Amino acid sequence: MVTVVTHPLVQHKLSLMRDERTGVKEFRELAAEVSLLLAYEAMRDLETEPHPLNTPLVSGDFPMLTGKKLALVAILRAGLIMTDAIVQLVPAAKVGHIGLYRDPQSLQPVAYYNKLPADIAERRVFLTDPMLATGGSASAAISSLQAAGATSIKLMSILAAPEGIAVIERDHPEVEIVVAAIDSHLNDHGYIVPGLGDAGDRIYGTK
Ligand SMILES: O=P(O)(O)OC[C@H]1O[C@H](OP(=O)(O)OP(=O)(O)O)[C@H](O)[C@@H]1O
Ligand SMILES: O=c1cc[nH]c(=O)[nH]1
Ligand SMILES: [Mg+2]
Repeated sequence: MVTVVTHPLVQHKLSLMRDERTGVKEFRELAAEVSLLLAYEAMRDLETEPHPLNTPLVSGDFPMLTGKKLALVAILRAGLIMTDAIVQLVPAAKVGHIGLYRDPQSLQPVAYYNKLPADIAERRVFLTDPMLATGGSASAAISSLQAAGATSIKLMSILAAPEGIAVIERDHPEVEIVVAAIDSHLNDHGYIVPGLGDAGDRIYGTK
């Protein structure tokens, strides 16, 4: 299942991210803002339970989060900008990191780091990577989350290519995907078109 967050605020901020004139500082700020808005949608189905408390005026039962605890997991590097933003909304969430880079020739993901909360199997996992291109990185990250015992996983990306969505639907049909937009296609180098370029380089200023 794929949710595209078509809210005008998200679309406006995404267009600013696409603009090649947008510099590192503004790109980072926009990526964080879009991540918060995606999280608002991705976390729409969190469970709540009435909780007794006293307001200054009356006693009553009021909704508070319940159910499984949360884990945010970033695919390094670029996913960090998303978890760093989203953890502000859910400060009790644990945060995991999966280090993957995409080999520029083969476009296959290469794993270099993995550190997940020990109780990941008991948590709802929100996996973040701004770019879902061929889908190889996200699919590999989902497989390593599942190998660690995670059963409830949502993938959050800012931008996706149809090819990447198809790979996740094929490899991990149980994983819901939340994105701000699905672009036209991948170019010969595996970049999303029209896209926004290399997300990691634009966030960290490495090009
Ligand atoms: O869907 P895929 O084809 O696997 O491509 C997407 C991956 O490519 C980018 O990472 P990159 O390899 O550039 O690493 P970085 O985040 O460290 O820059 C991006 O952040 C994704 O992780
Ligand atoms: O368009 C793309 C594809 C993969 N990784 C990126 O950062 N951008
Ligand atoms: Mg990169």
